[in-house]
Amino acid sequence: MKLHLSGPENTLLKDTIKITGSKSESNRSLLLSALYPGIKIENLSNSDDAQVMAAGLKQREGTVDIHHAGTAMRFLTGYFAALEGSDVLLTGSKRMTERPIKILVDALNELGANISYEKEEGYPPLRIKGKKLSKNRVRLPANISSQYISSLLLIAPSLENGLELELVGKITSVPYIQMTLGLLTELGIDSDFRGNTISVKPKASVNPVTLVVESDWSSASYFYSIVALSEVGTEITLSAYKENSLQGDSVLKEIYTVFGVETSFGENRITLKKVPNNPTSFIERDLANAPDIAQTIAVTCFGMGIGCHLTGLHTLKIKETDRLEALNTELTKLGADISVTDKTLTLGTSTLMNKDVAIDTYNDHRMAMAFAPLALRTSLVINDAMVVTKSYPDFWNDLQKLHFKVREL
Ligand SMILES: O=C(O)C1=C[C@@H](OP(=O)(O)O)[C@@H](O)[C@H](O)C1
Ligand SMILES: C=C(OP(=O)(O)O)C(=O)O
Repeated sequence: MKLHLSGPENTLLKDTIKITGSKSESNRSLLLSALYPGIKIENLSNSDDAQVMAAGLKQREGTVDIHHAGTAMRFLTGYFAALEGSDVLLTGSKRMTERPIKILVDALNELGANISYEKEEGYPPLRIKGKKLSKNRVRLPANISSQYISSLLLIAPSLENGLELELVGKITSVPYIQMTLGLLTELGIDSDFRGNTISVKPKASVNPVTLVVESDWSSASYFYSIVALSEVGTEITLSAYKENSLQGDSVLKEIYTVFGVETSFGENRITLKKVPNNPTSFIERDLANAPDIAQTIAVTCFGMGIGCHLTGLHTLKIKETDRLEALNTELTKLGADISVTDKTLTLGTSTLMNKDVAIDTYNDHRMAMAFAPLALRTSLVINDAMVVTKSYPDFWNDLQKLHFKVREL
């Protein structure tokens, strides 16, 4: 589906939006609730990724298809590897068969798992025959994806002797590892993360508990961008958020101050307000800890005519698409002066913006959502707009609540 977008008549916005639960917290909570009966989950994400995760956890044999969901692919690999008696073919979309998984498979096989490649070595689909994992220590590279580490940590407490991981290289996307450990703590599971070693103690059962998933901060980023591009005085309230988040993308509240967006916390909610501030012409930021908001920030900068140099983007090439190339192509179409390497993005200061450009989304929800706020500056078309369902199925409805004009072509 193709959507034509233009901004509201009145750009002084005042609205409240309820955003679905974090897909990262949801997919961890779902896996933990499969390992430990008695766990309840509130505010579960309604995203495609959480749905394929929940469905996958119900299977023990046959083909498990997780479509585009990286977390489901990586977390279910660990889950099935340790699920005695299971025999599955774990696969996903065409793009998923291009996203590397060797580091995780090697680590699990080293621990005693039986995982083999159905097609190309190092990539899904995987044939997994679940068995008891016999070892409890393994080393693995930590600079490609933290999801491999979270996958191991999630099954760690269910292993007889727990698990000790030695992480090699510069650890990337660290807050996602801390999120995993934070959820284990909520279940009363002991862990320790010091230097490049993480250990998790075994736990046979947990007390009944309700895991309350906070709403998704990566999804909130698009509203940060909207507020940044709106008139001073605009106020958007989002729920359900808390001050002590497990999500690293909550760093948005600091990052967006430079764009004149002030965040205040109320009960279970945040209010984003556009305030007068000293205009900036250039920002620099390392996003190795918050890769999922790189697209939002790059597009906000372009929309505001602010130059930027974003670093720490080495993981972007293996996400839903090569996000650096996708940003380069689409921002160039809009008139940006942009250059990318395999880990950085640089945008020149320019206020020129082409009109009615059709943005390609490359099966990447974040391409659609990151570009949408530009409707406050120019009218544009979003191709294959329903990609948003991967993390945020209500996104276009919520934009309409803010009086954006969203027209199907
Ligand atoms: O663990 C998680 O929930 C995630 C970790 C990150 O991936 P990488 O560790 O591969 O950067 C992030 O990009 C992804 O959207 C979700
Ligand atoms: C990278 C992402 O997801 P995943 O790796 O789980 O597919 C994302 O949502 O931006």
